[in-house]
Amino acid sequence: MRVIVGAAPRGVEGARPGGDLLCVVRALLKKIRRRVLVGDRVLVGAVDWAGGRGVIEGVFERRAEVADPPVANVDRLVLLFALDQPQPEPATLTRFLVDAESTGIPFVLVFNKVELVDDKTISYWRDRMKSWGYDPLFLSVDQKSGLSALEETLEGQTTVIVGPSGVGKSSLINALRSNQNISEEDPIHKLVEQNSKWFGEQRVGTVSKKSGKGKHTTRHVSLLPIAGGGFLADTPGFNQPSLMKVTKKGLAETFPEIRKMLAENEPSKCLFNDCVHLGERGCVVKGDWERYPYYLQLLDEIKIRESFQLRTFGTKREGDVRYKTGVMGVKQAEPRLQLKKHRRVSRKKINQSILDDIDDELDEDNWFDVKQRSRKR
Ligand SMILES: Nc1nc2c(ncn2[C@@H]2O[C@H](COP(=O)(O)OP(=O)(O)OP(=O)(O)O)[C@@H](O)[C@H]2O)c(=O)[nH]1
Ligand SMILES: [Zn+2]
Repeated sequence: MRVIVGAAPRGVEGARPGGDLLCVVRALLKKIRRRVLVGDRVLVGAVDWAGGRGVIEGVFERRAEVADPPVANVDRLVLLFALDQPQPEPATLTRFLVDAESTGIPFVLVFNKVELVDDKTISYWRDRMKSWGYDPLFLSVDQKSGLSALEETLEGQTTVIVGPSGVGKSSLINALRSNQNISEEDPIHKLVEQNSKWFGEQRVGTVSKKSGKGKHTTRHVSLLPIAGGGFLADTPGFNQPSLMKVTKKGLAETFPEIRKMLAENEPSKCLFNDCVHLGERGCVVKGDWERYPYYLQLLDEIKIRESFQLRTFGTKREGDVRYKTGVMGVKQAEPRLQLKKHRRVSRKKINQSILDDIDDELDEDNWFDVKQRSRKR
């Protein structure tokens, strides 16, 4: 993995912040299944500054993590849709919004291809999104209009772009990166730019075409430096929201409309504490809003999934590892030593074999990468 150097010892030849090191991951980390993701802040040891090599020895605590593409410490999601080709579908929009809300990562809703529609259509969607509780940006990647407002919101952040197929995610990534004018006051970015020819090698535009729908496919992700000192994942994210993080109870929280109704009715909340807001007597959530049918539909879907998980795995939660904080605040995962008796063996086996598969693929991948790169050197 390429590691950008944040802090380096003084007075050592070749050691400077902003440079990069080609690192392997310490075997122990793999053994305890502590995966290192792009975007992770890591502790590097055994550094050969002159040769630009090192070993990743620890991973600092993650703030947030996106599974598709696998990126750690994501500050913002861009939820990209198009006003035409393809037209926005309220049901799809809702799925993406719910999924984004459930990550807890702040996001900005963006509509692309504004030049394909008239002003009336733009204000129609602006008003409609407002009634859902959102304030979207409108732009055209093709015409290069409206990009600067988006760039401002992404400054200094690590961003992942998600959205359905064909809305212009790869085009937007290209526009944001080719548009970069790395600021003078940001030495790390300047150095990264100067040092790293590898930023030019990313296969933006081709990778997303392969993104597996439902199937696990390994993808390479890199973070590209963007204007204002942020980073952008070079691979667009999920184009089919899984809603895996949304629980029956948590679903209501992902709808701004419901949040508003609950807030306005404080302190007279729903009669029952665990109300899922089906409009029974004593529920403060009424049915007179546009997306209520979608809420009910998603609630059904999640109920079915939860009861399936309960039947298959015996639990809805993951918990095979615990974390302890070690050297320099590095959070270390270790397997729980005593597996609870009541846990079904089958579930553990299932998890293990999935992880093994992923690790095998990652290993092959990393190996290939290192070979490729060292050949180029
Ligand atoms: N008219 C118009 N077309 C655009 C605009 N931005 C992108 N496109 C076109 O939309 C099509 C899809 O763009 P991509 O960037 O591949 O979209 P994507 O979201 O990455 O699509 P997937 O790879 O399928 O997920 C391409 O033909 C682009 O040229 C725009 O602002 N206006
Ligand atoms: Zn209720």
